[in-house]
Amino acid sequence: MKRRFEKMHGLGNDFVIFDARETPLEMDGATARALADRHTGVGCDQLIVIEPSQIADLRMRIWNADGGEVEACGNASRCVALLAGGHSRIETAGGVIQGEALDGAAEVDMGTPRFGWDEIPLAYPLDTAAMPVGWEDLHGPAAVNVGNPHVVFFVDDSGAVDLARLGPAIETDPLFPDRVNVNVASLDGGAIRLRVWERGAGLTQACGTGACATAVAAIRRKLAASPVDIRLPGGTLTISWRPGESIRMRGAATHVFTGEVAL
Ligand SMILES: N[C@@H](CCC[C@H](N)C(=O)O)C(=O)O
Repeated sequence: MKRRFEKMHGLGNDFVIFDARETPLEMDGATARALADRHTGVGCDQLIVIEPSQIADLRMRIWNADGGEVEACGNASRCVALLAGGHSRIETAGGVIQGEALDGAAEVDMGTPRFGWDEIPLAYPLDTAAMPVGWEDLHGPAAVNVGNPHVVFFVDDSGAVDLARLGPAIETDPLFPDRVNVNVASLDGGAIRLRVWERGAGLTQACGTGACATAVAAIRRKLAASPVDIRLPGGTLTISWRPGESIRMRGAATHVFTGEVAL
């Protein structure tokens, strides 16, 4: 059977999005991985299925390019909010988030960050504001769960870090039982430059939850003030957060084309 999909991206972090609200779609890891393949499939960083929800306006399910189903995706949330239009409540495995469609962009309330070592999760108790661990020149990271797990390193020059080599080693370190998204961030005036090695997807042009986690970690350490611009290779996201409150993320969401694939 042929299924229609929307190809969208948020700052170059790209998605194949199926709307299964009216016609159910059985998705599994192997199918998601095959569709995400850039040589033999449609090609994307994450595959998204929109389903009906009992507790929100719609439910968003997310698979990484490696076929693993995950809890949150900031850039895809903006794309789904744009598709939904107006204000929408979006159920994810990481919690219910709220989107507002704008002109070629969206603002999403991503919920409150979690800092408990067992909420990241880590394998054993550590101070998640500055963990006494390191990998070569990367050390003292913060850990934040923004629906999904992130570790954030503040470095002098994020562009100089060999993230393609260090990212996979940190992602799969036994300290992170659910694996982890790896962020390297540099202060840039009042803004932050960020590169991300995504769990299950590798280096991407942008990571929305990475931007949220990095902004929260920087504000917690008093390295930045809210709102803060996070400059990623694919463009800039503006993140607002105050301790005890939820994270708001604003940025572009772009429709590329509508396609069809046999499933
Ligand atoms: N690209 C995303 C994050 C997608 C999920 C992530 N790789 C994970 O495994 O948690 C974003 O924009 O947040």
